[in-house]
Amino acid sequence: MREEDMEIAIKVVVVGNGAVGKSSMIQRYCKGIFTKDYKKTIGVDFLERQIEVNNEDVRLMLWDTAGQEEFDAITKAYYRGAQGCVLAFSTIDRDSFEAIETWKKKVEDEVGPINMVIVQNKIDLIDEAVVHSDEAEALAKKLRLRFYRTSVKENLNVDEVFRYLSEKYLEELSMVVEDDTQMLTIGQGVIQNDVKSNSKDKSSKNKNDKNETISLKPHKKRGKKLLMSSKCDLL
Ligand SMILES: Nc1nc2c(ncn2[C@@H]2O[C@H](COP(=O)(O)OP(=O)(O)OP(=O)(O)O)[C@@H](O)[C@H]2O)c(=O)[nH]1
Repeated sequence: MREEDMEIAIKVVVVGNGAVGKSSMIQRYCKGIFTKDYKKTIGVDFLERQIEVNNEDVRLMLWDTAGQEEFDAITKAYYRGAQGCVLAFSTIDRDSFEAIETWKKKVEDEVGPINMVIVQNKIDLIDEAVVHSDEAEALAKKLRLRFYRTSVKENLNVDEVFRYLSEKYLEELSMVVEDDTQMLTIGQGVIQNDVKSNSKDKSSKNKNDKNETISLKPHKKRGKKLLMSSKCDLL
């Protein structure tokens, strides 16, 4: 396989109460569009986008999960294999803010500790805010997570959220002992040598796809022997 065919794939799940803007965020990021209509997500949905981070091609697979509890049994199966998580709440929905810790736990119960970020969406509606900025910052501090305020509508800070999660993951990856012949697990993801990607298809949709194993291809530049991340296990 040629070096330019290599890529890193990262699975990110976006969770949070209903109507906080999860689907809108993923659509904005992957398709560059925003719609005012609210269409409740049933179960899970999936979009992807390729970006470049620190000269590495990264394929971000963004999993949109339903916010309603009735779908919990379905959605939690899709958390598996995630290396990143967006915990989203809405500026105008107090309950969604108070549910953040519960969402964190739901994801961690399935995948263990992974990189997470708290996102306060709909910041364009700040005049109607029901969550004080100090409260949100205090929660992020308590949970020791990076905190972003976004407006999917105004396209504010959305790219930054996903870039941050990608960079965090690459940081971990750079500490992995690399050996072209072996497989390594990172968090729940797997590095393997048979990644097949369609680089032309930058935004594909795959409803109900149980893509639980994430294929990662290390970049040659990282060298042969680097430090092992504490999250990595040799298979
Ligand atoms: N004003 C404003 N509205 C937004 C923003 N983001 C999303 N919305 C609107 O909020 C509503 C809900 O957005 P969705 O993206 O469907 O919410 P969701 O979190 O995916 O909802 P579930 O599928 O029920 O879990 C829609 O009407 C969006 O247009 C934002 O940044 N500002």
